[in-house]
Amino acid sequence: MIPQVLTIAGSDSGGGAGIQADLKTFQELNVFGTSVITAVTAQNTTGVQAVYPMSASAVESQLASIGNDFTISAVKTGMLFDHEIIEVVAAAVRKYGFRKLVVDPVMIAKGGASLLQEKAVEALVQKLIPLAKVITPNIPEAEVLTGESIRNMEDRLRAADDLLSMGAECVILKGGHAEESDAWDLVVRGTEKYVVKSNRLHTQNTHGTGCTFSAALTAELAKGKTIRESAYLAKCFIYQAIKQDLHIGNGHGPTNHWAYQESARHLTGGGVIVEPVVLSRHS
Ligand SMILES: Nc1ncnc2c1ncn2[C@@H]1O[C@H](COP(=O)(O)OP(=O)(O)O)[C@@H](O)[C@H]1O
Ligand SMILES: Cc1ncc(COP(=O)(O)OP(=O)(O)O)c(N)n1
Repeated sequence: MIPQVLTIAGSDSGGGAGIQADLKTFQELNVFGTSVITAVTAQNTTGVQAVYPMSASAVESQLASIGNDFTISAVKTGMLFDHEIIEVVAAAVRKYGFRKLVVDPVMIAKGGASLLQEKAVEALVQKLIPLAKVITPNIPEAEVLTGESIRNMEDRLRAADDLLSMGAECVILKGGHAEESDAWDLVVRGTEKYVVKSNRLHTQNTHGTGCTFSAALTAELAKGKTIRESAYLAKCFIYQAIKQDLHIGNGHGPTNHWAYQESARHLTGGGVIVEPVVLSRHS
């Protein structure tokens, strides 16, 4: 049976991030995508012009439609906007027995627009993160969640341990916002620690990288891959999506969701490697 997956996220009218990025990624990775919309954003490559959150009951009723019918193999969350939506989502994860939950703690869009109310961070930490198989913060999100600034590899390792203590099985601390010449993501699961890395690509067309990465991770987990395999494949997917950029719009353009199918699939990783954490190399 084809794996069925669910994204619980906001709509990006520009098609590069949110629900649209997730469904495109699911399609490319051969899983059947369903969606629960938490907010509608008026958004394009130059930024977010407006945010229209859904009511918690509208989210609850979409979750019931999915939970009562589909056999969901993995779920991801993106933009959740407020604490009421987070509470409804956490209750549904329990009620419908959604397994393999990937929490992408989306907070702020690249242009600076807030996609999560400040007072909802507590609900994310208390209610949703403890249910997660994997959480995928970027560096600024990890700083908000832990209350610590992150400047080097030691900070990242400490932040990942703090995040793990919130109850998720695994943390993937993404490195897109760092300044190293490589773009690498730190994966920590219990005592297992490694980095998944590629060279850093120089392009402004990186809108929706986090959504696309976490959707690819969710798709691979749904197919029964391990976290390590899924992190590697998701990184291969996003690497090609950034590398073969599309030049759409006038600002930060979307990534190319076709790219991986078109070429990288036939390469071994296309330049992505997994290696152990070595402080002197990654500090
Ligand atoms: N310029 C880049 N070159 C290569 N990979 C990148 C680049 N920017 C981001 N990535 C990768 O894209 C994924 C999303 O990372 P990040 O940009 O940190 O997330 P977010 O979109 O949530 O801010 C990660 O796997 C990261 O390593
Ligand atoms: C509706 C919606 N959800 C999430 C985001 C943020 O997506 P992300 O992948 O973190 O990409 P950037 O916004 O950083 O480009 C969004 N913008 N809209």
